[in-house]
Amino acid sequence: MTQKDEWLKVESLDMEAQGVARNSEGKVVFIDGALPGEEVLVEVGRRKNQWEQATMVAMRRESAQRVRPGCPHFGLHAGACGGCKMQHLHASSQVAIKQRVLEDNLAHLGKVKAERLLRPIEGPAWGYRFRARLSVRYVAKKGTVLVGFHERKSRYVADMKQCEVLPRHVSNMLMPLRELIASMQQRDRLPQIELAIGDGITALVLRHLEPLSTGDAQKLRDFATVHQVQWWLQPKGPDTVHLLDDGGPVLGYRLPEFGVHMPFKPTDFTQVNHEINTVLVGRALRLLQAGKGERVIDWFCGLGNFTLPIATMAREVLGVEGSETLVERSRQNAKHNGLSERTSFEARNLFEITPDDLVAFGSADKWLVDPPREGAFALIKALADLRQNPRDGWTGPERIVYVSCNPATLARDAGLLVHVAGYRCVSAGAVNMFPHTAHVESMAVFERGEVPPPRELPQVEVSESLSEME
Ligand SMILES: C[S@@+](CC[C@H](N)C(=O)[O-])C[C@H]1O[C@@H](n2cnc3c(N)ncnc32)[C@H](O)[C@@H]1O
Ligand code: SF4
Repeated sequence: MTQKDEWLKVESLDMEAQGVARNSEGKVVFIDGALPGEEVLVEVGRRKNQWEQATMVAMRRESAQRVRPGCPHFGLHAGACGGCKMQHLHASSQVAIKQRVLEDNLAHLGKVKAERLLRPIEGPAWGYRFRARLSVRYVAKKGTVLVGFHERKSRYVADMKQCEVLPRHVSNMLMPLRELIASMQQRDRLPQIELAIGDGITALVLRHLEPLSTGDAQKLRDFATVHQVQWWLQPKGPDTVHLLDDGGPVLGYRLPEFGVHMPFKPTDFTQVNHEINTVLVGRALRLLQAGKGERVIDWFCGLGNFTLPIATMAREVLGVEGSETLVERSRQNAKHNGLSERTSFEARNLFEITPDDLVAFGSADKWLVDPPREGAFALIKALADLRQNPRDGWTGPERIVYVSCNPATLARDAGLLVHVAGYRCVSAGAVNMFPHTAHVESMAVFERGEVPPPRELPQVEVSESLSEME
């Protein structure tokens, strides 16, 4: 390890919440735990041609935005929990930074500037995580069990006794869960507990590598009675998830603004932060402006989180999604809410969609697009192609609301929409779905405009851009 001491002024924060500074040679230095505006003495660890990785050893000027972390497991030290990266920064500054990351990505990767910035969507900074995947490890040497997130930059499970981003009742359950697993016969064959909270129900999915003994199953039941949880078991892949005991209340969440109730299975994709999701769906629908006579397509529709609210306003909505299981769930959910007549759903791999496929799906007045981290490149490329080479009877949507969990892929797709497909980026804004993490959720609105002269698709290597940021 090479070492070098130098006082540096931190200029910005990167996606991993590391302070970014330049040293006396003009090289970029990433500094763990340092905040913009701070002056810190660093010790250089990794040294590359373009950048250096350093740790902070002293500080002579502290940022006014620095706050005391709310969780004792947060930190830079070995063994600290890796679940949060920004607890040392005031929550409102975290949002401002995420908004800036969105704007920078749009500008640099997409060469796009939104005409208007949307006010960021914010919610409670603590107790917001309604879904979580907790690793379970039986530490034979110590005879103890750990249940929690991974340690920072490590595959070890953090010794978490509480967790401030989980709802209080789940945080309080962490130690009892450790005791429960430690008491079970199969304790070294239980690698994971997945948490999914619905309205009034806390579901826990126990992954077990061997069949559970009668005694172990009874221990789960006793725990459920005391802690008011619903146990699900997962013996193999996600399709094998089932209730420990049939009956009991149905896991689901409500979107009261639209009078919609969404039952789900604990391993289905659902948004992590229910409060933000409620606001997000409301805002997306207001921005979409779906009219009574309109047809809408909801791409990457999941279990119908946007599709069903849209169906309460539009003439017709088509939801398209890659997972057959989720397509089936969204059909059931449409039926459950009396919206079957206005909705239809189709399973399709949208990473392979072509212009012909798009024509076959038919024209729609509006699109909602909510892809995974990889973005919606094939879909937007097919749209751009059809805008450049029009087909009789098919028109692109007049308005697109794009909800994104990765600003780099949003920016790449926005570049295509604006510079090739002839859309205007009328607004964009960050959504703080995951406070204290570096995760940037956002939304952007596009309106159909003039098709620009034919041109090559811009070559944006998002994988590289992603790795730069990660
Ligand atoms: C960010 S989630 C959005 C789900 C839904 N809109 C919601 O709000 O709950 C992205 C969705 O894309 C789906 N997906 C992932 N890869 C896909 C693909 N290649 N083709 C189609 N859908 C895919 C996932 O199953 C997931 O439901
Ligand atoms: S994920 Fe939970 S335990 Fe880990 S640092 Fe964040 S609040 Fe603390």
